[in-house]
Amino acid sequence: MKVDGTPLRTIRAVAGGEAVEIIDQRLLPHRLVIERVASADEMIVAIRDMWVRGAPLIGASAAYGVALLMNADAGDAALEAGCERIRAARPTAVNLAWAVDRMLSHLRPLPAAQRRAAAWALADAIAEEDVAVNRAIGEHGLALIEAIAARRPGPVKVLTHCNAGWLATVDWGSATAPIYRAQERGIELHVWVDETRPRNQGASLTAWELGKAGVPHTLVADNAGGHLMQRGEVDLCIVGCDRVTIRGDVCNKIGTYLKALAAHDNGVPFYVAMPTSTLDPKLADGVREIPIEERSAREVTHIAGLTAAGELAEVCLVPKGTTAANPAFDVTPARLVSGLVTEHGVFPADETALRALAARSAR
Ligand SMILES: CSC[C@H]1O[C@H](OP(=O)(O)O)[C@H](O)[C@@H]1O
Repeated sequence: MKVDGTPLRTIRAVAGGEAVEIIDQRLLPHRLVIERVASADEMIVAIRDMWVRGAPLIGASAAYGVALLMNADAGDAALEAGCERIRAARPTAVNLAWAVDRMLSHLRPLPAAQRRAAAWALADAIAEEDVAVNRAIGEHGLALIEAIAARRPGPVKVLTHCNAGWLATVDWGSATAPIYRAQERGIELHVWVDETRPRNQGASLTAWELGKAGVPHTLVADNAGGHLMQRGEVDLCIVGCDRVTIRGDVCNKIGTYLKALAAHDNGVPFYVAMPTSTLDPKLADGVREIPIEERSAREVTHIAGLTAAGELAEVCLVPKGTTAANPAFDVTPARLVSGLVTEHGVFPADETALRALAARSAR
């Protein structure tokens, strides 16, 4: 995406495969800081501490993490142990394991001397694939927005949760790709941006993205979505995902399930933008089987922002002694999902369709 006229991506290889540059998303929207990551251990920290975040971007970051591993030691033991450390960085987004497994399958059969070049080439390919996949998701999701625009004048009112934008991928985004394509087509839009407590990916990242792209948007508290849907202020919900089971249960940022319930209750279409790399055919019952990351209580009890003097600061929201639970994701059952917008088209959230999609992707 272009930001103030400059093409930007969330991650890119530099210095002939000596390092990777990432946007440190913890500082957005106040600071746009590009960090250089020069080792697998640094990439593990970047994923775990959410310098980079978003399922597809976590996958690409993991792939580059394996490439950085090969820079240091391309032997079998280092490859296996290092990949397991990368895989353990965050548990929920299946893209992380998908990327590590893909790198392992490619590198294991190779002689150690060939692994470094092969790892960087495959990591680059995974990153480029993500961009192409998101462009295709944009095209298929555009049709949903066009159909709404054709029904009546005025802006198409879209609600999104968390950040499934270009900052959550290598470029374009998944849930925001249809929004950006609709804007390019001149379709009038208005996006309700869920703040998305506790890490505020909506307030800090989606709002920044849409503002830089000139997409009209309004930030809302997470608890306002149901009210807006009851008042007819939402034509379409579109969110991202971190893992989708073969039955179509969708794991996404905490709070997504509540939006899906409100959408279902108000007859609002609820779509999930799903790169097929986020489909996990090994799992069926999402509520029981998907590992839900539990992050630190501090993310709930404290909030970071900019002071009036322009300094980054963190403040405490709770009385001394109050702690917090912080499940980072929840699972929306397939019955609440109107459809899955993939790079191959829009699919129903059901096992028959998803088995066909999984088979197609396996080829
Ligand atoms: C395009 S999928 C983005 C997905 O990832 C986010 O989680 P996190 O910010 O914790 O990595 C959120 O679930 C988004 O929907």
